[in-house]
Amino acid sequence: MAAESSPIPAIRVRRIDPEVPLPTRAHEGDAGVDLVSTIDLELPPGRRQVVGTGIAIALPIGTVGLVHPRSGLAARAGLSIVNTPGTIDAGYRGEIKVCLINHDPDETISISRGDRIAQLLVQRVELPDFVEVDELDETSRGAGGYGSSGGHAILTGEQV
Ligand SMILES: O=c1ccn([C@H]2C[C@H](O)[C@@H](COP(=O)(O)OP(=O)(O)OP(=O)(O)O)O2)c(=O)[nH]1
Ligand SMILES: [Mg+2]
Repeated sequence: MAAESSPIPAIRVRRIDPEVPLPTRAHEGDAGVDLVSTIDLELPPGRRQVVGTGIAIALPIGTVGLVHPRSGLAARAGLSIVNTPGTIDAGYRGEIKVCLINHDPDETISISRGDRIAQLLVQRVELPDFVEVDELDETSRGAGGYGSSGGHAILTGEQV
């Protein structure tokens, strides 16, 4: 069995907005901690808005924060994040913000200050260097991509 890596130490959190709750897990073992909106907002269909969460964090080098949508709000209201998952770099000390988008074609989404709008995951990340070469090694996939292996649905009017 592979040796377990040591746990990531507690992440230092600074509350830019002193009223927001500290990020906590709803259930033991949950991957994400919920992030809240610091503002009331109305998001019409198809519109997006960058929203503050009221917290800044200090992630250890070798980790990354990933800001994911919440599935309940996605399914119920069509709320998502434009750049999902958002990337929080280890060196970033500003407020974590979320670029929300309303994917519902008809209904405006109302968000109140304090509503949980997204979730933050912290993961280890490799930080390799990049080196330029003239040729890459050959593989069976080669340059095939974007459906080259088949099995995707045919869209009406799709150009093949
Ligand atoms: O959902 C997000 C995504 C990013 N950020 C912050 C933290 C991150 O470290 C920084 C830069 O993010 P990213 O690299 O994705 O944006 P960029 O457009 O490449 O900006 P930059 O030139 O500052 O790297 O913005 C957020 O607060 N929320
Ligand atoms: Mg960047």
